[in-house]
Amino acid sequence: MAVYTDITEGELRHFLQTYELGDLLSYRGIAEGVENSNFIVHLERGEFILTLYEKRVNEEDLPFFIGLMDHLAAKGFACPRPVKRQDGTVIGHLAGRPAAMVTFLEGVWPREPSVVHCAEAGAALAQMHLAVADYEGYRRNALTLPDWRPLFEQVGDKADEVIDGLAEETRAMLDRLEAEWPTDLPSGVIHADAFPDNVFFLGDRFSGLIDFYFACNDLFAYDVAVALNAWCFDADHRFDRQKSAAMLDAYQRVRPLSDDERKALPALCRGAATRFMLTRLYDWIHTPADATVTKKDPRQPLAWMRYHAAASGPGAYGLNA
Ligand SMILES: Nc1ncnc2c1ncn2[C@@H]1O[C@H](COP(=O)(O)OP(=O)(O)O)[C@@H](O)[C@H]1O
Ligand SMILES: N[C@@H](CCOP(=O)(O)O)C(=O)O
Repeated sequence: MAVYTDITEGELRHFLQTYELGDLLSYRGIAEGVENSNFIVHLERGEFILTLYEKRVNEEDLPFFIGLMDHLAAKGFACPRPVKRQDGTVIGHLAGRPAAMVTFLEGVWPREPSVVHCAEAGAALAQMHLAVADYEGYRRNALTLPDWRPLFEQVGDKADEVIDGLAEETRAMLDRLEAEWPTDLPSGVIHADAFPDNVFFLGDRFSGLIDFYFACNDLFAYDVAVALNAWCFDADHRFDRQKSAAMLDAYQRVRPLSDDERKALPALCRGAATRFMLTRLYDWIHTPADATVTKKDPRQPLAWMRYHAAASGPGAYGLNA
């Protein structure tokens, strides 16, 4: 359960006075998530998600995230809509943290994603990539190639205490990524964390995308690479080409990938796997013992990294070479 900052009922009632959503009926911490503290708040006017922004979210980035959700929702893309306070602003403070409320999205995330879920997620990601075309906000990706080595150095040889040999393997992967990373590909605002737990479904159908707090400007194909990692490996870390082919096919029906994007896919997948391995490794070592959160295992993205290290070309993902 990700609640790093707990709140009292008194603090919450005081905070809610800045909205026009009626009386507080109930609230509870949400037993999921990793980055921020989330609460479901039941008010007279309905249910809302209250987020207290924690360590990886800079307060100055909040207008970018809030503006992006507003922009996407206005375009008809299914995502939470930020809730305005009486004074027209969205971001307030609660228990010493920046805080905001968004609308509650119906649906559940798929615990065991099927081929159909992968296709739906691919199409949704492509729709988002089209819908951001006229979003004016800009945010540099704070977790891309130049940031990975410094992040790794904060872990250093402690990596070997978590997984034997990991320090050397990671350094070799970073060397490879620094030599091969593509730059000249179509870019725009990407979600950057389109994992199954951020994609909601009603039955087999996509019902909405949440958690835009890693969103940033970067390569669209990198976003696809994140999703291939997150959706297409099974519990035993085997890559499922049927799922990746379904995801890529559905994505391309909405936004075709260029030849250069397709060629770059193995490198982008290696990078995406490395990025999640590094943040999980960092959190594995640095998360305070008393934080109410289920830490994510760096072994999983390490297995993804190894699959992509051996991938020779787009064929490894079910794409025609
Ligand atoms: N708008 C929303 N509607 C419904 N549930 C939500 C919404 N936002 C978050 N949640 C719930 O909160 C959980 C954690 O949210 P998430 O944004 O992924 O947290 P974190 O940023 O901490 O990783 C989700 O898995 C979901 O159950
Ligand atoms: N998706 C990341 C963790 C970020 O957590 P989220 O709950 O914000 O998706 C990972 O799997 O490492």
